[in-house]
This record gives sequence, C-alpha cells and structure tokens, in this order.
Amino acid sequence: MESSNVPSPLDWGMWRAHTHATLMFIIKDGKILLIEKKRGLGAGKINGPGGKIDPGETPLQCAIRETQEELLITALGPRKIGELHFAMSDVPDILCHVYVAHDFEGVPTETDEAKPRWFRLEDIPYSQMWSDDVHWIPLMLSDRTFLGRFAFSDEEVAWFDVEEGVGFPSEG
Ligand SMILES: CNc1ncnc2c1ncn2[C@@H]1O[C@H](COP(=O)(O)OP(=O)(O)OP(=O)(O)O)[C@@H](O)[C@H]1O
Repeated sequence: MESSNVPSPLDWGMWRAHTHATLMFIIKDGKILLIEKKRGLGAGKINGPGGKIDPGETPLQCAIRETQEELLITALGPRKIGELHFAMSDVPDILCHVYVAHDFEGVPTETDEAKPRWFRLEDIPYSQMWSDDVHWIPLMLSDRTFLGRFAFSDEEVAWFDVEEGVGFPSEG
C-alpha cells in the first residue's frame, strides 16, 4: 500500500460520491490505448475512454458504451481492476470504476470527444495525465486490483492512499 505520510483532510467513512463514472483501458501487444480528451472534465489531458454512468446502466455497460462512443470500438472481455474515489475541491466528487480489456472489435477512430493514441507500456505520458494516474496505473499494468482514494486541491493530489488486492464482484 502506497500513501501520503500526512493525515487525510477528510473522513473517508463519511465520503459519498456525487458522480459515478468509468474508465476503460485496452492493453494489447505491449501497448495501451489512451485518448486525448477533447471536451468535458479533463479536456486536453491524456486518459482512458470513459464517462458518467447513465441512469439504469451498470458500470460495466457504461465503460463499454463510453468506449464505443469515444473511439468507435467495442472492448472484448473487460474486467474490473480498480476503483478510484476522488474528493475534489472544485467539481463534484467522483467514484470511478476502472476496467481493463485485452482485445476489441473495430478500428480506434477520432470522434468529437476523443483522439485515440497508442503508447508503449514503458512510455505512458504521466506528465500529460491526471496527477493520480501515476499512483495506480502501474498496479493495473501488473494485473493487481486496487482501491485508490485521492483528495485533490484544484488539479493536484493533496493526499492519497492506494490499497492493493481488493476484490470486486465479477460483473462489477
Ligand atoms: C481527478 N482525477 C482523475 N483521474 C483520472 N480520471 C479521472 C479523474 N477525474 C475524472 N476522471 C475520469 O474522466 C472521465 C470524464 O469524467 P466525467 O465526469 O464523466 O466528465 P465528462 O464531461 O467527460 O462526462 P461524459 O462523457 O459527458 O459522461 C471519467 O471517465 C472520469 O472517471
């Protein structure tokens, strides 16, 4: 477990997410498929495809749908690998379900929302990504499950804690 060496600025036992969202990472042939996000929260950053869960939708359905909408591809056999709890200072707090898939159907295509970018696993552009990503993407690449809690101050991580080996229900 990796964490900040200072006390948390908030009581996580009382924390509730306002927004429920997902991220999907396709990892294939030693590369990871990321996007340049063109609009919405995190516009200009590199991230995985993803977005808010619609009413009546499961997190898994959302991760598949957002990947279809943003890149015009269908992830095959996605599995939940992690959960991220973001206490934000300037936007509503987010609970994000993270999925990994090792195959997909279709051709990754630029849309209004996103431009596809493949990166070698050793060349992930952390400096262009959300500042929490460097604390959990390496676990994801090692196929380890995780629960990450992050308190943000503006766009920077002010406090964090990442727990490994967390179990998730199989549909999750
Ligand atoms: C704070 N640190 C963060 N680190 C890594 N990823 C983060 C993140 N904060 C948000 N994300 C993800 O970015 C996507 C867009 O967020 P989201 O609120 O859905 O905005 P967006 O306007 O794009 O939504 P819609 O596409 O309209 O659903 C969504 O997958 C969400 O999990």
